[in-house]
Amino acid sequence: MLMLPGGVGHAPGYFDRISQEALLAEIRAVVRAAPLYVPTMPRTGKPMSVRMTNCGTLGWVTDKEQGYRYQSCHPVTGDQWPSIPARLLELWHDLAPDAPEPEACLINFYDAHAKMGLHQDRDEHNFHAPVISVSLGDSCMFRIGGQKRDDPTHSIKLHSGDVVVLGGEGRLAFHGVDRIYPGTSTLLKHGGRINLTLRRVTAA
Ligand SMILES: O=C(O)CCC(=O)C(=O)O
Ligand SMILES: [Fe+2]
Repeated sequence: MLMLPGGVGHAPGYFDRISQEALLAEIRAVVRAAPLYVPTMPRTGKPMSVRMTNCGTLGWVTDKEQGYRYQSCHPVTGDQWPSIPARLLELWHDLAPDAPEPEACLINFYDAHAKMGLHQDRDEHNFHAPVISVSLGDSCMFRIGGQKRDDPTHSIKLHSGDVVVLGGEGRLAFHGVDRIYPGTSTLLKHGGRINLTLRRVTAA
């Protein structure tokens, strides 16, 4: 694990190609049961550029009326979220052996033009457990700052199979995705990037 300034961990190539393909098949099964939908911003209702779904007992959702929150069912289908694939629970146990089990796995799909503005992950009631995220498919430019919005940021490229850990002093680091690099991976047949973000939501 490489430690970036601000206490954010980066494990390049954590998942090899064979594991990425197996994980992708598991995520496709999740998406069949819980389709990707377009989340909207609190108050303004502006659509985000990523499409989202979740697996786990809780999923992160946002819409104009109720804003950012976790809930146990899909906002469009009303069904419970599918369970988190074992391969991702193993990742969590490997990198966060002392943390309670993850409850949420947010699935973000980025097309060639999607991005995610600088933000903190702070809708959880538990900041002791890390946030662990996996990149699949096209590479992206990932920006990481400090605990304050104005802190200096630096950028790293994330590639398919990479894992990022926001834990310890890096748990509340500002972060975002500035751009996708289309055509940089052959994992997804039609291109794009999938990000999987595992989180503990409730206090342990
Ligand atoms: O796509 C990424 O690498 C980051 C996603 C993210 O920050 C989030 O979903 O909160
Ligand atoms: Fe985030």
